[in-house]
Amino acid sequence: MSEHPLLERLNEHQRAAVAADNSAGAGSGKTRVLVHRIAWLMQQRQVSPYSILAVTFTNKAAAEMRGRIEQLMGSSVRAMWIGTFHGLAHRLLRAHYMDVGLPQNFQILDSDDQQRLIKRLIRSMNLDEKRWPAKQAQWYINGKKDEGLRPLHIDTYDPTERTLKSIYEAYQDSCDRAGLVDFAELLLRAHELLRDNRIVREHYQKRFQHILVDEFQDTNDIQYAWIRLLAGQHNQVCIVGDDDQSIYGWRGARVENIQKFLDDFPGAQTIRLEQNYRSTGNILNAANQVIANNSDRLGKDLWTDGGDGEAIDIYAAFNEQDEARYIVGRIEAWRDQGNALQDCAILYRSNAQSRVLEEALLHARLPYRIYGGLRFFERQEIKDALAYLRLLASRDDDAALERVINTPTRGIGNRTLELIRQAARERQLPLWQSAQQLVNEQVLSGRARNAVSQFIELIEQLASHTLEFSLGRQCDEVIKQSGLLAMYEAEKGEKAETRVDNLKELVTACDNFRLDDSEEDLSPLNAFLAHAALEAGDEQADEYQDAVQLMTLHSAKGLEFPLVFMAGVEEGLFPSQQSMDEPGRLEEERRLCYVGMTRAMQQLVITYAEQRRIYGQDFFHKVSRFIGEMPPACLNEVRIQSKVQQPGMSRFHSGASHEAFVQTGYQLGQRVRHPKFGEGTVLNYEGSGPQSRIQINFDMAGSKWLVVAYARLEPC
Ligand SMILES: Nc1ncnc2c1ncn2[C@@H]1O[C@H](COP(=O)(O)OP(=O)(O)OP(=O)(O)O)[C@@H](O)[C@H]1O
Ligand SMILES: [Mg+2]
Repeated sequence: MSEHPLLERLNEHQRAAVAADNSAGAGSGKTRVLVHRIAWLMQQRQVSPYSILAVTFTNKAAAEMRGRIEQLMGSSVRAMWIGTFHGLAHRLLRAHYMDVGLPQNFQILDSDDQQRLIKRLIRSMNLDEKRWPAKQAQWYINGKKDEGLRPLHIDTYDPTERTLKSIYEAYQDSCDRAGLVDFAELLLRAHELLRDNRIVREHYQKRFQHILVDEFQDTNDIQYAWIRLLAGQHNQVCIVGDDDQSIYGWRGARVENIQKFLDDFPGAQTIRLEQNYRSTGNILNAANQVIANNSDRLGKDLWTDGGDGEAIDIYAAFNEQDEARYIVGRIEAWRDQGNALQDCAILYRSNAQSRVLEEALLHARLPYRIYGGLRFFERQEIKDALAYLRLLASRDDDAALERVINTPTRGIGNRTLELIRQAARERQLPLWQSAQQLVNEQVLSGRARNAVSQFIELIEQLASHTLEFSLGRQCDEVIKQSGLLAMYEAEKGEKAETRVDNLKELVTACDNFRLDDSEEDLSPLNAFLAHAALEAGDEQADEYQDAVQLMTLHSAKGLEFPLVFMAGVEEGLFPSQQSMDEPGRLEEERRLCYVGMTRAMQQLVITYAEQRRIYGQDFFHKVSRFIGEMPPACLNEVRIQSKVQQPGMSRFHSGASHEAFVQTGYQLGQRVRHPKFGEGTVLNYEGSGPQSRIQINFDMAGSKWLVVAYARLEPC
């Protein structure tokens, strides 16, 4: 077998895995095995791409996988289904919308819209919003859907759960009326389709003779059930996964699915891959040591036959500004050595951390791209524009209508809206139709009636007028005619400017949008809307521009970069505050740390800040226990060039900040305001008394040394 060219660049375990099924460590070539197995099936076993279904964790991974296979095969593999569980479910539902009772132009409800909708329902049910927060109900509903449960399956006497169940019921009715499908519903409905419709099930079982799933440790119940249904009795299923990288337990993923798979598919053969081809010895050793603190592992140790490489750099920052400044400095140095920006990634625990990093990158004029989180398509102004487009695609989309009926304000107040909602509930109609009826029946007062009928006219007119337009022109027309653009243009400040830019960017995104092969059944508008909901932001920046990659640790799964920064590695942030009291969750955080570390190929840089401002509040965090779990021999504590630095002493533990205060009246890390340069952060000092100088990193003006006596600084 080893002569075969497809198998040449694999080790012996990987070769066995290509030809058989598997579980293995980070960077041991699992994804590579899947790709080679697909190519091998087609070349050696003459399997048609039409008979192959490959499931990846992100859209980015799916696109990469398709590219790699096409490269290996030297031809296009259009007929193959490759995608995420959600993407594939969407495709199934589109193909069988009638079988599942959905309108042809059903729309996807993202998690933010879902929460808004639930909130409105809670209000309309006259429940106390404090007692019944929308977020909790959303959590409950999605959790039930992930377990495959509809309200009718929930039998409970617990009064709390009974209320949640009734919210679930009202929510589902309202989605069904409006032709809306949330993320969990995509999976559940596709599962019900396969389970309950024998003809459809048998069709796909016959078709997908080979099913391959990457990142299997993060599948949830419904996804597992899907695979079982599609596998039927005869199809071959090949899964790869790593129990140490299971990081979606909080969203219902079950690492036990790996074991369950072995029980449910008795012929399955397990192959373990422990040789790592990605990272240096230092990075691997440190990652192995960290994960060794978890109990309940299948247990493995990764090794490499490459060298130890550089030590892991640890930088202790005064605060988040200093942290961002340090990271940007390192990236500039990296670029100046002739490296590509896209080869370095900044990973963080929570999306809220990205803003400061983004500002520092902007200031240094380093292009960057954000994956996942704070995504382009999730921004307020973009969602407003998308809601108009959604209404053009489907008038029954209640969530879209609620969002824009009075944005920009057009005199449709809450009272009017409540009347429309009430009529919709009583008559079991979507809001749009209920609004139309109220206008016709002359129920609304004169002013309200005018306003509502003008809104209806606006949408109808936009729809007919832009029917023949290209998507880009349609979008341009929508943001102008709806008044959205003018509304944001009239707002003041930098934020408003960004919003206007974003709206224009949306027009560009529409212009550049091309239908995928698998989407020929959709109109360009519907395809674009689905793309916006499912792929949110994956392609926000210019694909071809060399840019630093920013993402949460969660979205970094499966990826690799020569230079990786992990920012904010502090107790309370990573591990997160909520996870610290629960051993199970703490272990999941530790796996997340393991995932983050094993993304790095050559150099890993870990940073933490002594003081951090989050949502306007200052926190003083200790260094994360995860850093303490790494072997000191693999670490290098970076020290800034500072006169206060005592040789051999770590900056923080030397009391430098306090010392600075005694000498200059300012603490390191303190925020100050200067009459000309604006606000900034004290980074360093030299000398003492009035003659002393301090270094301040100004938010706008950059870093400067000033003499304390003349600087006219004010604390802020
Ligand atoms: N036999 C091999 N020879 C050379 N390079 C390899 C080999 N196997 C894997 N690699 C390389 O090692 C890196 C990691 O491989 P891959 O991404 O497939 O690992 P993985 O197990 O899927 O990792 P993760 O758990 O992070 O998803 C890739 O750059 C891949 O090309
Ligand atoms: Mg992988």
